[in-house]
Amino acid sequence: MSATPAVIVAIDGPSGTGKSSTSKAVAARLGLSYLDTGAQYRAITWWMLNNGVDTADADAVAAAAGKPSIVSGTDPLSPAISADGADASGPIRTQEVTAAVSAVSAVPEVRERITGLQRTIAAEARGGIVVEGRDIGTTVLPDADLKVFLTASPEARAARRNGELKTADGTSVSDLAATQQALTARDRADSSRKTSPLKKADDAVEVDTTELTLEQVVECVVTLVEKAAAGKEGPAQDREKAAR
Ligand SMILES: Nc1ncnc2c1ncn2[C@@H]1O[C@H](COP(=O)(O)OP(=O)(O)OP(=O)(O)O)[C@@H](O)[C@H]1O
Ligand SMILES: Nc1ccn([C@H]2C[C@H](O)[C@@H](COP(=O)(O)O)O2)c(=O)n1
Repeated sequence: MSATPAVIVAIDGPSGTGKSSTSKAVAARLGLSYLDTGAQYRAITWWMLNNGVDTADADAVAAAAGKPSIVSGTDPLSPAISADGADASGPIRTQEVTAAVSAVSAVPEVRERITGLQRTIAAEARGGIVVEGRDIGTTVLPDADLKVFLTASPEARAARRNGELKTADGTSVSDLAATQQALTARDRADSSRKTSPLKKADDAVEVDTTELTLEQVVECVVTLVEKAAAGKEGPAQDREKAAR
């Protein structure tokens, strides 16, 4: 049996602040499961685009919300996501999905469906889990053992995103101003929707990653998780430690 109590960690924040990279690395370091909730919203959006649902029509999206089966893997070393059995991990990162996902994820029927899946996955992760998204600390898992809210300046986030898009000769393919504009437009949509908007939970620890390397952010969050885990230790863990 593990000596570290199972912890539930919620990592939220706007796009490009490093939620996925940090969450995967922290989960892998500490032997926790990992859930990318943005990938779930992207997968249902991809399914709708492929199945003739007009993603700008909230009624059509609501009517289709219960139809696809969305299955997420929880291994931080090989994150997986499928929609109706089809591997969605590549196609969910296309521009077409990115442009439509904020509208789809604002529909209450979609949120209810995906939030249910997220809570089930977290409850089944017996060894603990890192769940990243926009509303994990506020709505999905309000009793999480640790809530972290990552931020970074729009300039830093756009530069990080641009760094991901390279041509074969290594030059950047998209213009920085356009990337920053797209990021801030998505933040605005995600923060202003009525149901479960992007928001820092009152009891979340805010980490500004603008001037930090990814390794520094991971180190910082690992320390926070270890403190939260130590705070959860009870008599059973004390007895186990004493016996060692
Ligand atoms: N502290 C950092 N310093 C520099 N680059 C970083 C840092 N954190 C993450 N990155 C890089 O920034 C890019 C975006 O990171 P990541 O995908 O983890 O962000 P995110 O918050 O999950 O974004 P989204 O919500 O859009 O999925 C990646 O290329 C990642 O390697
Ligand atoms: N908990 C979440 C996670 C994601 N979303 C929506 C809003 C995002 O723009 C979109 C894609 O997320 P990303 O992959 O960029 O992290 O999904 C949400 O509403 N709630």
